[in-house]
Amino acid sequence: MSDAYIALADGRVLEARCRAPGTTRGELVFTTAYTGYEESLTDPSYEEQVLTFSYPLIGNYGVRADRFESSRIHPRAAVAREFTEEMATWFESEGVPAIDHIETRDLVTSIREDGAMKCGIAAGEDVTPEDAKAELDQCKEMSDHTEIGQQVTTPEPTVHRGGGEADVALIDCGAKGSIIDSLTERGADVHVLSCQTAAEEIRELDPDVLFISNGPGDPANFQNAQSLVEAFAGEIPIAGICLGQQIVARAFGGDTEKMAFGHRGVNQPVRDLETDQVVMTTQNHGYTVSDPGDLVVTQRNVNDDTAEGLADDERGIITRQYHPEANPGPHDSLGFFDDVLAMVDTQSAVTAD
Ligand SMILES: NC(=O)CC[C@H](N)C(=O)O
Repeated sequence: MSDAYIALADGRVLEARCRAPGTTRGELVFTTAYTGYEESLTDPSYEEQVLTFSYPLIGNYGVRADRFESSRIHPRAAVAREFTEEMATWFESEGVPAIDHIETRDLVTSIREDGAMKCGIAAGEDVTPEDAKAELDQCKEMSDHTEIGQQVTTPEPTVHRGGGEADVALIDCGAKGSIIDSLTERGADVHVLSCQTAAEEIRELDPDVLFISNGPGDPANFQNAQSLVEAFAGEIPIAGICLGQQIVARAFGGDTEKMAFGHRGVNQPVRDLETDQVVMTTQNHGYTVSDPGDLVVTQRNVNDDTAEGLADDERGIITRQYHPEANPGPHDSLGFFDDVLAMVDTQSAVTAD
């Protein structure tokens, strides 16, 4: 008997070691990132998922709150080959089940071959394989989490001051804190608003940019955020990252689809179609833009040609599927935030003419 089990949608039930007790379920995904476990675990994009680390030892440089991307751990559980004691303490303090001493190479290979799959986890004293199977039976498809935005969005508007001229209305669909920081560090005042914010509230704010954040789940379940893009397109510059790119594409008549297992790691190569430059990027997504609608694809993934950047110069639209803010990962694309704020200057110049 073991003190932890994971039941997989392919019928297997694997034994593991309990590092933090609990029973739960979620879509099993993996990240190949070899650093940044605090950032990944606090990224709201992982809501309703179970995060497996392909890198074997997690926790080897400690846990520091100043690296957190939000106020809490978002995956419903975590899996690794080995979690350190400090990680076990962190998981237990947040009531997030964690298991290790499992063959994560095999688990990651299964996800790559069969796709991100549902799983159920049971960890702690007296748990049984049936407990894990019972959790699996209750696991929903990611697209069925229709209210997932409300689980992660800000309960109240907040303002993060950069001290400069530009006002950015950031629609919080599960925003990483480093996206906000990347804008305030460039002088912007960032107004973080609920993903359910009404267009009238934004019109009253009269922002210079509308920014749609990253976030969890199916972009089709963010209708209000999409309607905000439709309302302000052509009126003020619009930017988006990851889920934000997907929502913006849908607002411009495009479409999105679920990937087999997504891109999650810190070494995804992306080519700029104009300059032919390749940058290494941080990625964490399971859906992709299958049809860019009225937008132009400006960047593509070197591995699978998926759309990584969209734009419309005339209306001032710029989005990225990957995470230019890094945290974790390479800083090759931090210039994206300069490009976003440069749209303010361009738009002001156009308006002034
Ligand atoms: N990091 C994100 O914004 C993820 C976007 C979306 N939830 C996806 O899985 O594709």
